[in-house]
Amino acid sequence: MTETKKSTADGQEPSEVQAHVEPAGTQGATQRCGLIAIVGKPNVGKSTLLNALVGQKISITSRKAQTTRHRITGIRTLPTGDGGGTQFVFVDTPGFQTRHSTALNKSLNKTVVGAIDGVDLVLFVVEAGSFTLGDAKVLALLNERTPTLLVANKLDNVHRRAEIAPWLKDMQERHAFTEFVPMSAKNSKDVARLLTICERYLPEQGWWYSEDELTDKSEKFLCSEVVREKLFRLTGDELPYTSTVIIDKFDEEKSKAHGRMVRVAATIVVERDGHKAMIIGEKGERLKRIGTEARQELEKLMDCKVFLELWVKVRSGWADDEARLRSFGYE
Ligand SMILES: Nc1nc2c(ncn2[C@@H]2O[C@H](COP(=O)(O)OP(=O)(O)OP(=O)(O)O)[C@@H](O)[C@H]2O)c(=O)[nH]1
Repeated sequence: MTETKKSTADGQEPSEVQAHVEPAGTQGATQRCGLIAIVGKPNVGKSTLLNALVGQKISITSRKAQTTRHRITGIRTLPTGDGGGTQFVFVDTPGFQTRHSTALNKSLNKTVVGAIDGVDLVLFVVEAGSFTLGDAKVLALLNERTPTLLVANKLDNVHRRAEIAPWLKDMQERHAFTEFVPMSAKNSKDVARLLTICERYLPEQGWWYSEDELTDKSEKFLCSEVVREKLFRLTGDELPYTSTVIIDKFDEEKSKAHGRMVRVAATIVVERDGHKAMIIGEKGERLKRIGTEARQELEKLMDCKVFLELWVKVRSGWADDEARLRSFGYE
């Protein structure tokens, strides 16, 4: 194993820590709350949709397929003002990989099945007008008990709308979809309409989270997601999906000067020396940029000062090694 260290910690003014306030007790007003799984093959726009539904970026998005490896929840609460309203708890799923069968992909597929189990509603996302083997493999995982909406995303890419009707008929023969929602995840009116539809499927019960909570993922998890997003964005198409990010250290400190402060050390694991060189870039410029952009975003997300230290390590064949996968936190 070879390794390179680059420190990217630099100074920024801290901001105040925000306290979480639990919702006040509600009596009489109706609250709805439930779980919604977003499933679909890679690149159909699941992460884009989740972020639009939650109203703030939570899951990472990228032009590259399969950047979402973990089950991620986003929470959206729409209060009615009288203590009632609806809380949508979204479950995003990793891209369902059909092409390769490494240990990593098997682990991803297990996560998809797990994410669907026990939810109130499933959003099966496809590209409008299209149905491939990849879509079919995800559809095969769905059960007929759970209400399932057929979300035909990227409608803006369909120039001949007349083609949608025969496609829809074909889709209805494939699965007993509860409803059909043609839309674009990039169109806010479509997203609002989808929320209204989802609401009807959520049971009447008290909210699980306070109104201002957006995700139940730990800050440590967000750190690895943010670093990974910057890594993919700043390396373009050059970097294979098998690279990953491990958080080695996540220490919270309180200091008089900075208020709350978090020290993070993260390792980017790649398969080849060439990939390592690609990430580091000339004179370490690229790694420095990845670190700076990740730190800035984390400071916004966690609302505190962040020191981020990034390492790059080479471990060949990690995506095929189940024991190593477990040690990296994949089940
Ligand atoms: N034209 C158009 N593009 C979209 C729409 N929704 C998403 N996209 C694009 O499709 C690409 C993939 O979107 P993602 O949200 O990352 O897809 P995903 O399904 O989460 O992908 P994985 O993480 O690989 O599972 C991105 O380039 C998005 O900008 C849409 O409604 N219209």
